Amino acid sequence: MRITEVTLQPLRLELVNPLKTARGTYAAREGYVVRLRDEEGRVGQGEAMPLQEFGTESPSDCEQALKSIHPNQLPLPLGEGRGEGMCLPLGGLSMRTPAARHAVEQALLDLLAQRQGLPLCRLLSAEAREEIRVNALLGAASPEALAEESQRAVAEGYETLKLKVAGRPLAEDVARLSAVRKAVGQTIHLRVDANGGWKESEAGPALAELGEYHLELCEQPVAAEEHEALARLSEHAPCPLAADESLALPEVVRALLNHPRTVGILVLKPMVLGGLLPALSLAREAAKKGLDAYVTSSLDGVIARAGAAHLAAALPSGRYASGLGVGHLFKNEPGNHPFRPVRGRIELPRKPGQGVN
Ligand SMILES: O=C(O)CCC(=O)c1ccccc1C(=O)O
Ligand SMILES: [Mg+2]
Repeated sequence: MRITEVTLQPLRLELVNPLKTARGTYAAREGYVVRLRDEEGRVGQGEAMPLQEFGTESPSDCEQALKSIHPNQLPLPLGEGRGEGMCLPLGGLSMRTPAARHAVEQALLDLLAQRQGLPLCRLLSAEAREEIRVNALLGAASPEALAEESQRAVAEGYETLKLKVAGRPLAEDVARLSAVRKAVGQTIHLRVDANGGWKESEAGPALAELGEYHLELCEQPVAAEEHEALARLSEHAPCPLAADESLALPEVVRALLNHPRTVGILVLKPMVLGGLLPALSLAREAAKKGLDAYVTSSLDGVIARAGAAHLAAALPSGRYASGLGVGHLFKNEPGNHPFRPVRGRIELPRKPGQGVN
């Protein structure tokens, strides 16, 4: 395969309502769509949507990295084998610019899958699932509005709901979670995401109190680097803990894999991990150590979420729902595409490539 043309298109995603997390509030996202054309005229697409506070490069470093690539820097010694376990050499793009690397790798994988006549998920794994379950991300602030929002999600068919916690008094989070649990009943999975917003001394009591409402898991209760606190919290927590922001720190990833009871689950953000293949390799290594994993977007556009959905279908385990149901949060989300969840599920397109036009 030879790349004959690289094009970059700026992409700006405005949120309908700003999303509040313990790390900050997001009103819009900015990045690039990368398109690669091969010598036979096929086009592969990838997205770079940097989110620096979650461990990607800055928007300007991302832009600079993308503008530096050139078709003949993408030599693609890919053979025609499967994508399993491999890491694409991407010219000058390193893990120091993970979002830029993500975009180029994704576009190449899209092309490779098209050339092989396989859906991307089957290129990633021969055992890929045909559909994935996704969680609904609840954005409302007050208990009353949350109760309503969660009932709507459940009526739509979602079986897993995710709620941002921390960054506000614990009593408020207790009232919010209690309202959601009361509104949806006992069988729905409720996960919370603290985005590292608690100190260890706050996280213990918070998990104990919120655990009363039966949690599926808690993402990142304490700051990314605090893996020893995660290990101590896991001993007493009422639910599995999941590492999310921690995965942006390679030395913490090593610690989590070397001490597999630190957390039970890894939250894979391909944009932060530098691509779909690094994320898949991490999930496979984690699975060998008894750790589960699921995929979420970092509030990405539809192209990045498409790649992430194919990755989710290819993970060793499909036990946990993916965090890819965020399209409705954006004002300019394209209307009709296969990555919009229906009844809380995304069915992967069966056509070759990733299936985004
Ligand atoms: O998981 C989801 O449903 C949405 C993804 C999400 O919550 C998120 C979005 C942007 C940045 C960070 C995070 C996060 O999971 O912490
Ligand atoms: Mg998270």
